[in-house]
Amino acid sequence: MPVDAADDMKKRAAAAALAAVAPGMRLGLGTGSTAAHFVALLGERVREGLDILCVPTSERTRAQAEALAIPLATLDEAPELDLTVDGADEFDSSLRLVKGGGGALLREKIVAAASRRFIVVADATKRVETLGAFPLPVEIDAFGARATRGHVERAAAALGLSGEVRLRSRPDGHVFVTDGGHLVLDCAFGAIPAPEALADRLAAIPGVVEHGLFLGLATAVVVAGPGGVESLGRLD
Ligand SMILES: O=C(CO)[C@H](O)[C@H](O)COP(=O)(O)O
Repeated sequence: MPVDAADDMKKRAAAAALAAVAPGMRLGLGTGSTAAHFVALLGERVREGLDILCVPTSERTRAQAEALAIPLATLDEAPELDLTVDGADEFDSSLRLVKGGGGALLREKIVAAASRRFIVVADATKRVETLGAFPLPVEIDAFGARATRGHVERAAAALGLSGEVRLRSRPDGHVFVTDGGHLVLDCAFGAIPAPEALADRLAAIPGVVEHGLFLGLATAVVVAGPGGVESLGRLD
């Protein structure tokens, strides 16, 4: 799909999710190009007088929201959120997600877990039968990164998964560092038939800070495709 067409669908999904926002809400703001469309549209509503308080999931989103004069708080100031709207790298029919392509998975998961509702906005290319076509991001501590990578590979192998586990780097060649000061392993395991089992094994590895499997968190996915916008799950 051409980039412009995909971006237009991201924008349409973001616009549809705006219907779930009500005055007085405390909102989590996701990270990535789809979430950025939502933040831009939200900024227009705030300029028109919408009263909300938002918690960003990354420094990138914080900067965008600040530039739009969207009222912001930290998660410590607003520890219980009504709704979070965020993008995803993949989703399946059970609303299970792979996230972290933008490297914000840790804060995204913390904010999603603090939200009563979590709506994912996505274009139709993100829909998969089985998670894993997108390399799974795993955020790790820099200390002992090689040892942790070995544990990740063995945890995957125990479930019959293999594939390249690559330390993420920036376009300039320097190692990618998350907002929390950690590193990211991109794990090209291919299809992950048992995401819950992999999530349990990854979470048990010392040195793994968080992984990009978001299971049981999304309450709805708003997906825009060539035929229009549809919702999976409950928007209310
Ligand atoms: O998880 C994320 C960032 O950590 C993003 O939501 C995910 O990468 C999707 O990004 P985009 O909307 O740009 O396709």
